[in-house]
Amino acid sequence: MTDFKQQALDYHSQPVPGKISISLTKPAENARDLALAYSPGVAEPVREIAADPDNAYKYTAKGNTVAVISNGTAILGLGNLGPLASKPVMEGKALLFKRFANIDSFDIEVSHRTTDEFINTVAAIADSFGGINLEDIKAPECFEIEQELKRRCKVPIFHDDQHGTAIVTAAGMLNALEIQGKNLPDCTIVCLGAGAAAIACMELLIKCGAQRERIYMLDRKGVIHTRRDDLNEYKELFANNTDKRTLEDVITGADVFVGVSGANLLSPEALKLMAPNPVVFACSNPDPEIKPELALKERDDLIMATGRSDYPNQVNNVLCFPFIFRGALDVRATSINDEMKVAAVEAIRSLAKEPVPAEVLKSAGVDELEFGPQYIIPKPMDPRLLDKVAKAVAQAAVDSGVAQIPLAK
Ligand SMILES: NC(=O)C1=CN([C@@H]2O[C@H](COP(=O)(O)OP(=O)(O)OC[C@H]3O[C@@H](n4cnc5c(N)ncnc54)[C@H](OP(=O)(O)O)[C@@H]3O)[C@@H](O)[C@H]2O)C=CC1
Ligand SMILES: CC(=O)C(=O)O
Ligand SMILES: [Mg+2]
Repeated sequence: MTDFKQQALDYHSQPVPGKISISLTKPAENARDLALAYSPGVAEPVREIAADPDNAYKYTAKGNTVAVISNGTAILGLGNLGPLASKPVMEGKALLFKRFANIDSFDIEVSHRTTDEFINTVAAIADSFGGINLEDIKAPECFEIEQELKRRCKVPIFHDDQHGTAIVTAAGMLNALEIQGKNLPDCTIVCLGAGAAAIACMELLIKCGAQRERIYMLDRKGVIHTRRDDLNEYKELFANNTDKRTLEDVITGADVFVGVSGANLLSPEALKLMAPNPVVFACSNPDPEIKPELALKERDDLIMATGRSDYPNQVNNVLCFPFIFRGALDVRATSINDEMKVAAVEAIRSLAKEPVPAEVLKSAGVDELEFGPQYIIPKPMDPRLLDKVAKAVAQAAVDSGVAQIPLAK
């Protein structure tokens, strides 16, 4: 076993199994405390909530709690390994919610037979939480699940692999292209992968100015084009009227590669075919579509990002989901809409252009970070993300009419 593998297993098993636990916010030391916390005192908030459901925000932890819910059908890039195997990732998301945004979360792994069964399960429990973060649910089911839950639930429903990934990808991409001297509308984009992350990333890049006809999306069968008859309705939106069929065909002369597919799928030979000054986001986890050391050996005019914490330029939804939920919860938003997503893109993007505090340099283990090819996007440990992104998102919720309470001054 490698050192790192053993360290990762030890981290998860020692000194207690797992990464999260529950702590109490009220005293529970004596009979009087218990009389308040439990019977008979607990009856009072029960009556208040029965009279007005909004009182749940006043008397319970609902307003600062997010459920992280998965069925384990697309665990990172590891595939469909089932609900229980997804639990370390879901506990990981809960750890990140708490560490970066002081949001409490429960991880819930759901076994189900049909998509409807999953939807019914989540819809039935949604009101216990301030929001629902759907995670690692494969396409195309994830699209129907999110859409139907948004229709049925009163709290924000957010599929992180779609929108968290898209927001961070857009923020990083706009900055990387600025450094490379390119404009998004003029770029030819290759997207390897046609699932949850891919469809959402490309839709958001289009909202930011990319041209749909300049996007070439690929799945396991190659380029998604108009003469294919095996496309689901989501892939069909990206069917390109082209004779190009392979990754090599479409990557020739391309400005941008976004990988949200699987490990080691972009060869150095294919990378060589890209236009001068390309941008490569190899975002598959844990192993990217191409390793940065391999890519940077092939070309030195490249801006490269991965989803990992151990290389520069981490394009990963961790930069978004804690902060977008913080903003949504702070104004009790009923949904997370496009206005809030765009506000998050701008806030994340602009922070990368500001001087980096010493504490961030220290936690990143580097002496210097300055906006440029090696630093296109903030580090997740940057404490300014919380204030900046959450505030921008909350303000956008207020301005777009989905906030239920005003933004605290
Ligand atoms: N950095 C980040 O923040 C994030 C990274 N990701 C990464 O993106 C990847 C996909 O996740 P997600 O969208 O949730 O999963 P989905 O299961 O929804 O989609 C996976 C997609 O990848 C495609 N794919 C898989 N293998 C290949 C291959 N050999 N060649 C071409 N396409 C392939 C699939 O093709 P087909 O449709 O033919 O099956 C499918 O379209 C994962 O590796 C994940 O770690 C995801 C979210 C966030
Ligand atoms: C980062 C993440 O959510 C994923 O790879 O699935
Ligand atoms: Mg995920």
